[in-house]
Amino acid sequence: MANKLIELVNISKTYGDNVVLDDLNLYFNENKFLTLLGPSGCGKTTTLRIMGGFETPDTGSVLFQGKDIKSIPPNHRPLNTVFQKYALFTHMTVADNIAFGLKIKKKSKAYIQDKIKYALKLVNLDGFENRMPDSLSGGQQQRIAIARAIVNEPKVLLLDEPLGALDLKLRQDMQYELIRLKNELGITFVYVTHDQEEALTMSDTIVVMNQGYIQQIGSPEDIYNEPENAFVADFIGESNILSATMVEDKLVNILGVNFPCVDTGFGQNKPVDVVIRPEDIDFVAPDEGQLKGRVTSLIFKGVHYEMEVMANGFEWLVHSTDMQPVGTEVGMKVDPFDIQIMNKPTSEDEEAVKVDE
Ligand SMILES: Nc1ncnc2c1ncn2[C@@H]1O[C@H](COP(=O)(O)OP(=O)(O)OP(=O)(O)O)[C@@H](O)[C@H]1O
Repeated sequence: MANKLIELVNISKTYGDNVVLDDLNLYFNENKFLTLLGPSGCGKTTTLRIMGGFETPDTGSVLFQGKDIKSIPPNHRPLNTVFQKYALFTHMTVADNIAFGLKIKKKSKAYIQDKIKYALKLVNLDGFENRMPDSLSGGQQQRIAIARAIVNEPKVLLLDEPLGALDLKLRQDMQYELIRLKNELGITFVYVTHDQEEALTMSDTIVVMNQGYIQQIGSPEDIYNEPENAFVADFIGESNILSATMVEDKLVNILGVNFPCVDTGFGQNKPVDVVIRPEDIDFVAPDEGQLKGRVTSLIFKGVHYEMEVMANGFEWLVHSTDMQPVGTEVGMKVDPFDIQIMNKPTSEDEEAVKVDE
């Protein structure tokens, strides 16, 4: 098994009465693209700042390759942080910005020149040495901020919503750029975002957080296809989330209709939550469906149509290329593999899994 690169053990952090992190435990291995994902205020940035050494936890420890790094200041940790606001020195050239940390470390001129060249090439900005930050676009400035972090050869790059200030198209370009960089450098990226699409696109592993708790850790596919609770299902992608009853293994009753499913081990006649993704509902003839309903809204989304269908007292969200006009009577079917069963949160969990509106 690979070594644990970073381990957060029993981390708690409170500001006044506000418990921001409550006994958080998390570890990850080398060469991962790990994303902390969650709604605003859930504690992502605090977690990142604790790793970077900019914040001290009230309890718990941060281990790097098994060693406690609590007493190591940020600039001596094997981690470098790139913040949302690029924080470039505006009175310095691009080259001087990148060289800043290396000069403090008293590296030789030749070494620094080499590193500047190497870093600018990596971020696709060869030849930008003598430009001033003000003359660069937002995306270029963010690349320089990344170049400045990279030249320190960190084992881990901590990125706090680094693309947050960029417009959509540029953000998408930079997402691919960051994945390429991570693969070329072979280092670990820890990335903070509240944007679920960004997390799904970029990550090897996603840590979904809410109100200071980790809700689920997994690959993008796991998190999307097998959310562990209603919060994760709702936060990641669009879903139909319903209360239901697990009749027995592989059979769940949703709104009075028995649906075959593949899950077992939830007991008999037990309340559960179910999630069905909108793209997993198929239209069939009205009398051939597991559900029969009427289309109440229709929006063209480019690749598919988004429709709402009222059936058994619930407004079902359906994504399909099979366009059904408003008012049409339709039948709907769901493959057993596409019904995801989740334990209902206990009353203790309830607060933690509540979605922030
Ligand atoms: N220095 C501080 N003093 C007081 N409260 C703070 C401080 N830093 C963070 N908080 C509070 O801690 C909570 C978590 O903040 P944090 O920045 O970690 O959340 P986040 O998930 O990164 O949110 P966002 O996406 O909005 O940045 C928030 O309620 C925030 O107001």
